[in-house]
Amino acid sequence: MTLQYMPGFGNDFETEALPGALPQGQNSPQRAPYGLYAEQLSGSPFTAPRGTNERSWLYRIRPSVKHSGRFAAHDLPGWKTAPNVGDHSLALGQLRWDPVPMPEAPTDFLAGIHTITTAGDVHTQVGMATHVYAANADMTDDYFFNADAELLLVPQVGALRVVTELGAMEVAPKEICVIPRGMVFQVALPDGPARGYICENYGAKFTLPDRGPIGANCLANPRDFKTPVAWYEDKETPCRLIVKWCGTFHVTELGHSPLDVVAWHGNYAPYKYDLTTFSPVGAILFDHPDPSIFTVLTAPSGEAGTANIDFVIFPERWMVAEHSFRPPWYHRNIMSEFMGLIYGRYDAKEEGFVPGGISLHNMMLPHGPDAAGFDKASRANLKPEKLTGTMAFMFETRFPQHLTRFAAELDTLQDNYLTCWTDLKKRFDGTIEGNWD
Ligand SMILES: O=C(O)Cc1cc(O)ccc1O
Ligand SMILES: [Fe+2]
Repeated sequence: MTLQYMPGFGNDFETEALPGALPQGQNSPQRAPYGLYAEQLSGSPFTAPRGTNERSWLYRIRPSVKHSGRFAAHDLPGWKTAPNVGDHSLALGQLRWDPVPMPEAPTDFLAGIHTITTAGDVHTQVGMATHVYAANADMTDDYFFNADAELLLVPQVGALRVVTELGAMEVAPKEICVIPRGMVFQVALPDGPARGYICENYGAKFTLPDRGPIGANCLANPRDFKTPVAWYEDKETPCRLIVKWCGTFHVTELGHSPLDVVAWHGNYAPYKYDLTTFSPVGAILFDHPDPSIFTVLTAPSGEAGTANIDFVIFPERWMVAEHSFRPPWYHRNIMSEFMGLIYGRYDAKEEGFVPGGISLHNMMLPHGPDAAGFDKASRANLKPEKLTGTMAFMFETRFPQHLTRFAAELDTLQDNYLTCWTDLKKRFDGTIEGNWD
């Protein structure tokens, strides 16, 4: 299998797995090379403005429409879709979980998906869902596409080989990938059992944030995004195509693999990104900036500056701020914050938030450093210090995140999470210094 990538974000790419397979000078020749069928995959309305107009032309062994009649109902019980409100009876609060356990029975990527939260409404293409996946088996004759959303995958344990209609990507922890809405793919596990997080984006696609006064460079640079070259399989054995459509699942039989695209061109394509290539920009004199400076990708909502989803990371970086409380400040937020930890320690919570874990600080619920973190940062000798060996991330949305029953009843829910703030002492004693005993 070819694992080769083309650099750039949102480029107009072209690639062929056989010489001369890609028509030149036109999209729909009377007969395409090699007897391939031409098919357009539209990721935006035809008439979207140039900057957001996305489509690719696929040259394939059989057109996608060649499947066996209507779809039949299919069940993926762990995967929930918004609106999914009132699914549980857990009291409102700040929440944190230890990692979900690895499955014991054979479980492929699709079966291994469990929804933690949903937000917005899939029927109006607004909002998102967060999921975890934990899998130990390859998808072999099953293929999948999601009509509801693009998928952002964040591996935490083990690599994923994501083979899409447009080509194959291998994505290991510290890397992410994005699979466009409607694109067929299959997932194998080249390193064995795998676990990670998913953000399912019902709304407008993820794009790079504007950098404003930062200028043309740093944060996530376009050249570090990688799109796979064309790859196809000419497999003529029974296969199944599973479809997610408005929160329901469907299946149809195929006598062949749907990953049969020999050549393609266009700008509607999957991509991967190595999070360690993110160039963080931060406070180099004092204070703690808003975490939006660490936005890798943003999915706009239509209202300027108010994202449907921001994907934010907390990578290795130098902490140099003078006379400042360096960790995240205490916070109440109109946006809702789902956080995961890929490896290492998060500076606001040195204990209790472990790799593979989750925290959820929902709309307007207060949160911030735990008591130990506050105490340490308030007394620290503020020399330059490097935060090493760490990568946390946040899926932040303008919409409240509704918990699933699965998440509310998960054994790894930490019942004592709120006690991490219990020991925050009253320091106010009427003196200007306060009481730091
Ligand atoms: O830990 C969090 O909750 C995320 C977060 C990080 C930060 O640097 C500032 C605010 C914030 O909510
Ligand atoms: Fe926050």
